[in-house]
Amino acid sequence: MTRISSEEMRNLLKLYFIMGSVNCKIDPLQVIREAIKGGITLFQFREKGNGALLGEEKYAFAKQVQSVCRQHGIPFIVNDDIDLALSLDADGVHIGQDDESAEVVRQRIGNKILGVSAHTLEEAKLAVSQGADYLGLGPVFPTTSKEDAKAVQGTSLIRLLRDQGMDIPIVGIGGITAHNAKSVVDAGADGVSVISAISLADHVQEAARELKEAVIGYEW
Ligand SMILES: Cc1ncc(COP(=O)(O)OP(=O)(O)O)c(N)n1
Ligand SMILES: Cc1ncsc1CCOP(=O)(O)O
Ligand SMILES: [Mg+2]
Repeated sequence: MTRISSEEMRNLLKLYFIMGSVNCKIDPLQVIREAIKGGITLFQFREKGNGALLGEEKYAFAKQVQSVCRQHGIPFIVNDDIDLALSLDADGVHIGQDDESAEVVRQRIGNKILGVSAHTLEEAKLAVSQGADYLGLGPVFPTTSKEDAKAVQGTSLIRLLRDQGMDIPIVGIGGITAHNAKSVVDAGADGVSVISAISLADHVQEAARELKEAVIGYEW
């Protein structure tokens, strides 16, 4: 397996759905199936927060979600837990500034996809130099899905990185909906990542489709 190309990474980032069992009000497996029908392009397993599954239960749930993703050709990324990603042979991992360093994680995962969160130009540059395949930048808008989220930054960091000539694949995150997604792509992101706009939607498939249209409706 070789490292993912930037072009392929950009396509996968168009509509990146992140979810764990605590983010859903109905059966999470039903949510993911509906989200796939609605057109998500990448999935991140993020089993985190109050009431999140642990140990064997977390592993068993992750395996079920991965199986749904595999059936539909949606790459499966694991948040934070590198051991879990390796034991499941996931397609990649996403780490933040408080997780294991990108340099160490790149060594551990070989050519699997590596996503890194960044909140400043310096963090972004370091992540790229340490082998990130894409950057997650945010929170772009206020979010209720992450208790320890950093300050809302709007689209300023996305614009700054592009103005500086950085062409790494970028996804925006935090409070993104079908109404504001276009502004994130307009700023220079390749796509949007969302939790609640899909996981808590009354009509999951429709919500995903609306987000997808907001993102791909925009062509340079
Ligand atoms: C695509 C994407 N971008 C950013 C994050 C946030 O990662 P992190 O800062 O490590 O916070 P947690 O998600 O681990 O709470 C993400 N998960 N995905
Ligand atoms: C994981 C994460 N990292 C920054 S904001 C956020 C939560 C995004 O969730 P939502 O799309 O519901 O605002
Ligand atoms: Mg993390």
